[in-house]
Amino acid sequence: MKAAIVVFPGSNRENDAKAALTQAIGREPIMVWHRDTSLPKVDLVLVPGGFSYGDYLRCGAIAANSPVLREVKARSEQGMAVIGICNGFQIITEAGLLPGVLLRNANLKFVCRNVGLRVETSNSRFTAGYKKGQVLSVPVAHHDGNYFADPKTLDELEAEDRIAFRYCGPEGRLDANYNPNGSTRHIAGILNKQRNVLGLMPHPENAIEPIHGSTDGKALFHSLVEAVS
Ligand SMILES: NC(=O)CC[C@H](N)C(=O)O
Repeated sequence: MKAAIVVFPGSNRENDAKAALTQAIGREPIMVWHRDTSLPKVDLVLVPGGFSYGDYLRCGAIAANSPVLREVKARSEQGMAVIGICNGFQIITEAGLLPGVLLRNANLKFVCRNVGLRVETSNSRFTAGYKKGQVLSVPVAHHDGNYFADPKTLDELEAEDRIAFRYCGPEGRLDANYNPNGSTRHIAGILNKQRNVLGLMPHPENAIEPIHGSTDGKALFHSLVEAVS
């Protein structure tokens, strides 16, 4: 399996993502600069977290219009896997690969801590390594993670089993006290219709090694490798 990571001015999790992918795949991903107009032939593109273009205008809005994103979008339409993490989720949503929008956190504060995450579907190449209903501990670090979409879109996401992860409390309970940013219906990550694009606010690449305090993110990267090889 071959992977690429897109790097923007202001990205800051690209090396964590690189470490996670290298560990899972057994070879290093190709780092692609935002100005590049062509993408190498890869099976997966990861759009990492950070503060692309300083979060000016709106998180992810400028990066979504970068030359390389046009290419990522075109390839995703042909079936290539794309994962956007945190700022990457904001970027691919702004670019129209996923529905909805990430708004300012409901309490207007930057939130940086581990959260409970409930796996809502194992029917995707990203989540096949988890059991539906499994509860994970994965960190979040953002100020614009409040997922919002109109009720019709939300109903469609639910009906098509496209909600990948929800924020949850102990035993997978859905509770406003455990929703770190006010996301509608506790949504933490979603899939596109074709199920080859995943966007999520939490950082699975920062829950890989025991020293991270959780290794619950590891299965996501390993699921991807198994789906492709
Ligand atoms: N860690 C991140 O990717 C942060 C994303 C974005 N800059 C935010 O704060 O919402």
